[in-house]
Amino acid sequence: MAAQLDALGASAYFTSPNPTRINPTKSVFFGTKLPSTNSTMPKLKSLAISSSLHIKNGDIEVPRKLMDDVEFLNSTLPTLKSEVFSTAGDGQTSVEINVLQGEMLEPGGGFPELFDESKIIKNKSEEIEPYLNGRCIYLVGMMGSGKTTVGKVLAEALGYSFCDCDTLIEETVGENTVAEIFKSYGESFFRDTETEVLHKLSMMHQLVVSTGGGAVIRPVNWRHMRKGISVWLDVPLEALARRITAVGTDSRPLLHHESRNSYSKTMKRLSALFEERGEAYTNADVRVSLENIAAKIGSEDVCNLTPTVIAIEVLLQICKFIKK
Ligand SMILES: Nc1ncnc2c1ncn2[C@@H]1O[C@H](COP(=O)(O)OP(=O)(O)O)[C@@H](O)[C@H]1O
Ligand SMILES: O=C(O)C1=C[C@@H](OP(=O)(O)O)[C@@H](O)[C@H](O)C1
Repeated sequence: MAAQLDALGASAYFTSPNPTRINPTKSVFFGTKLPSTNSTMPKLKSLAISSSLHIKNGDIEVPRKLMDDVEFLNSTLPTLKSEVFSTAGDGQTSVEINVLQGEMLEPGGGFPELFDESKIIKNKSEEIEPYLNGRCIYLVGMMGSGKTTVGKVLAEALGYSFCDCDTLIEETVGENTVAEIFKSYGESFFRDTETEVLHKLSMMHQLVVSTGGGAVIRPVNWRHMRKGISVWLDVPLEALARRITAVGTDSRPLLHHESRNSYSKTMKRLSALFEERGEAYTNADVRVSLENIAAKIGSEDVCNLTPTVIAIEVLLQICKFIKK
């Protein structure tokens, strides 16, 4: 099903490659300037333009937030139909107007239909990779925030190696699991080994590193992570508790409990930990908020966000950080 879309613009000013795919749930406008009076304007909810376009605000305010949406929307915008109308026939100076008709979202969000995730992540990685100069990317965030899952996707896209700190700690200590290390040697021994591992990693290049949720609490760890770019995966606690309840708490000693009502216990424990650590996460160079991604692409639940969509946002935010 398709929806009529308010989208027009002067094609002469389109940048290459032209945007050819439009999201019908958002009105999209392409062009060099926003006309101050236009019947489509009251319906205009979102803007997809390319960065090289010159925007004259006229009567229309273009909030910064909207501008931030641009890169994402511009990447892949499904369009059912595109037609160009020209005023040349009327003997006027030629102005071409593009009217685009978008495709409807699949029920439940339909990211794969709307965004060609694999293409976007490939393009974005290729664009960013030269600017990284081999710097490692450190993913920080609470337990269950997706550091490992998203980290693997990111590493693959960038042609980097993926490293999991917990695994390296297990290898260093010679114990099978983090839970066993906590049990046999205690948390402070675990933290010392974590720092040792981060120190070693800080001398390496082209790695995406999934750190443990508590790595942010020691300032010395930040000194190591500053050698690369740190990214905080900011996930609502409810989503973390749901994910962790689904897989169980056996591998996460700080959350482990033998309770049947594991969601509420996990939620309580996560809230207490976040209370202690929330501020430390803000030390990261870049914050990737799942709530912001969901709002950006019109998804109601952060649980619908695929690891690739999150990895794309990581790349976008790193790009902004590098350009600063
Ligand atoms: N975007 C996602 N969508 C659905 N499930 C996810 C997503 N990211 C992570 N998960 C799941 O949540 C759990 C915790 O993820 P993980 O990557 O191990 O987190 P972390 O390394 O931060 O502790 C895993 O079971 C994983 O499959
Ligand atoms: O938050 C924490 O203090 C911890 C998080 C765990 O890693 P994940 O964040 O990968 O679960 C692991 O390092 C250890 O259980 C301690």
